Amino acid sequence: MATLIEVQELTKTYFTRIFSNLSLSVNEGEALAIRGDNGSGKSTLLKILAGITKPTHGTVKCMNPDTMIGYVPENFPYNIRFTAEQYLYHMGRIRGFSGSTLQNRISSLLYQFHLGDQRTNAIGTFSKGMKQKVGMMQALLEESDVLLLDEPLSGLDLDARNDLESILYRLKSDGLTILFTCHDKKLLNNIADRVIVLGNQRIQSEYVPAKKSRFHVKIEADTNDQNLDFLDEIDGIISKKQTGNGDLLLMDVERSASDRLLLTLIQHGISIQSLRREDEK
Ligand SMILES: Nc1ncnc2c1ncn2[C@@H]1O[C@H](COP(=O)(O)OP(=O)(O)OP(=O)(O)O)[C@@H](O)[C@H]1O
Repeated sequence: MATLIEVQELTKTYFTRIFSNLSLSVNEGEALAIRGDNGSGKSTLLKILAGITKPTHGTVKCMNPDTMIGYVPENFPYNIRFTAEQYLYHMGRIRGFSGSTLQNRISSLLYQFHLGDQRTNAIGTFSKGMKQKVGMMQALLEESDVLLLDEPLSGLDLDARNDLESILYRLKSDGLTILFTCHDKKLLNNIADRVIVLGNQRIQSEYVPAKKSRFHVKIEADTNDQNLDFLDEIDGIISKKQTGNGDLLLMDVERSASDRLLLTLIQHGISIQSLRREDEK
C-alpha cells in the first residue's frame, strides 16, 4: 500500500506536553484506529491531521497535495435549525459548490447513509447517531480521500452503532482511508487494519487487530413475477441471477447489506426461499 500521509516528529504542547516526536505513516485505503487513555492526545492528533490545530513542532505531509481530508468532531453542533438537506446544501455552498452539483451529491449521500426519508426533517429532532451521520456526510461533500472520525460510535445505541459500522465498512471497501479514535473493541476488530495506542506522550504500541472472518450471504428467493429494477439501487449486491422461468432469484450479498436487502425484498412481495452464509476465503 502506498503512503498517503507522513507524520514526522510531531510535538504538541498546550500547558503541558501532550506528545512529542510522534512519527506515523498512513497508507492509502487503510483504516487506522487510534486508542489511548483519556487525555493521551487522540483528538489532538486528529485535529492536527485535519489542519484545525497547529503542532508545536513537526510536520504532516500529504504525499499527493490534492488529497482531500474530511474531519468529523465527536459532537455535532447544537442549535442547528436547518433540515439535513438544507444544512448540507449551505455547507456545500460555503465551500464553493454549485447548487446542481450539491443537489446530486447530497441525494447520493443521504441514500448511502440511510437518511433519504429524513431529508426534510429538522436536524434538531435527530438522534445522536443521525447527527453523527450528518457530520460524516458534511465531511464527504468534497468526495474526500481521507475521513477523520473522533469517537464515531460514542453515545450511540446498538442499532445505531451497527448501522454506522456497516456504513464505515462500505466506505472503507470503496477505498476511503479512515482514521478514527475509538474505545469500541467491535469497531476496532471489524474495521481497523491497524491500531496505534497513544500513551506517555508517544505511540506506545501498534498492532493488527484479530479479524473476524468476513462472510457473504447467499439468498435464494421466489420473485413472484415482481419487477426487480429496484435491486439496481441497492449497494452490497455482489452478484445476482435469475434461473428457472425467471422466478428464482439467486444473490450473493455482502454481510453488511444483507438485513437491509432482505427487508427490501420482502417489502416488494418477494419470498425468501433460503439463506446461506458463506465465509470469505
Ligand atoms: N485547546 C486546548 N487547550 C488546552 N489544553 C487542551 C486543548 N485541547 C486539549 N487539551 C488538553 O490536551 C490533552 C489531550 O486532549 P485530547 O482531547 O487530545 O485527549 P484524548 O486522548 O482525545 O482524550 P479523550 O479520550 O478524553 O477524548 C488533555 O489534557 C486536554 O485537556
